[in-house]
Amino acid sequence: MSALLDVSGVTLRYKTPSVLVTATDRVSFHVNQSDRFVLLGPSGCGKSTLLKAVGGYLNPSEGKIRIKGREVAEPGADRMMVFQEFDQLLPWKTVLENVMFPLLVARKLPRKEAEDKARAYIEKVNLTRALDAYPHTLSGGMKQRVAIARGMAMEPDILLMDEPFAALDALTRRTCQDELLQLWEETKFTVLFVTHSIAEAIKIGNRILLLSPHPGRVKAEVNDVDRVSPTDGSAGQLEKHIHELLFAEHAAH
Ligand SMILES: Nc1ncnc2c1ncn2[C@@H]1O[C@H](COP(=O)(O)OP(=O)(O)OP(=O)(O)O)[C@@H](O)[C@H]1O
Repeated sequence: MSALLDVSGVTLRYKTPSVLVTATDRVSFHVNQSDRFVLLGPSGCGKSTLLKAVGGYLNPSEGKIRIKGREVAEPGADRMMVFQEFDQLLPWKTVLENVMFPLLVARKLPRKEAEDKARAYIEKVNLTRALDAYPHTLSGGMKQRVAIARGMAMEPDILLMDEPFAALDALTRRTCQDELLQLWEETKFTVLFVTHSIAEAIKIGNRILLLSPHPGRVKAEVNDVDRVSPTDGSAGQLEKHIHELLFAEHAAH
């Protein structure tokens, strides 16, 4: 089976007027259909940069990124992004209009079809009661759920999520994580999820890629995350193991 997303030897650099910043160095991984694939690493290791490159917003200086065998060259409706920031919704549009917007503009669906699809995904994130609300009247968690509904309604090949729950309080964060997993049970979408929290990576992912600090290089890949259980202590053991893998070099000094 060929991978849905194939990231092969990808080096990503930013050119600023004074310096050339290498964000990731020859990173390789692949994501299969229905994977919940997590990029995990400390701040500054290039997770967001990798996600942006998969999104088509940044071209690799080295290596290739392919979706279903096609090289990624620009942004496309086959890859939808959900960001950490709460201000990613259009403030002058209601919840329903926000979710409909890319369906009308990018997918060019007829209005009725776009509305039906938007309503169905808003229902999936339990926000039907807020259909006609404007973003400024919603809590942070509700805004993130709208952004998730908007991304999922496009039915992309892969949903790209950049720390979508990082700015939420702990309780809301847990609820949003549970909802995302519930949604995944229903639709088995493919997601590439960025986080710097080991616990969140274990909760969300079935596979986790561990990245070293700046510049980001692959440290290890953990592929059997689904086998751990939060109740028998195995999740705690995996968390400890991942912590050791991530910080092995620091411990040696
Ligand atoms: N627009 C930019 N111009 C120059 N350097 C940048 C730019 N964006 C990011 N960088 C640098 O690239 C490196 C990787 O940044 P990136 O945001 O991808 O890391 P990250 O792992 O997502 O971190 P965090 O968890 O803090 O968001 C960092 O050293 C950062 O300073």
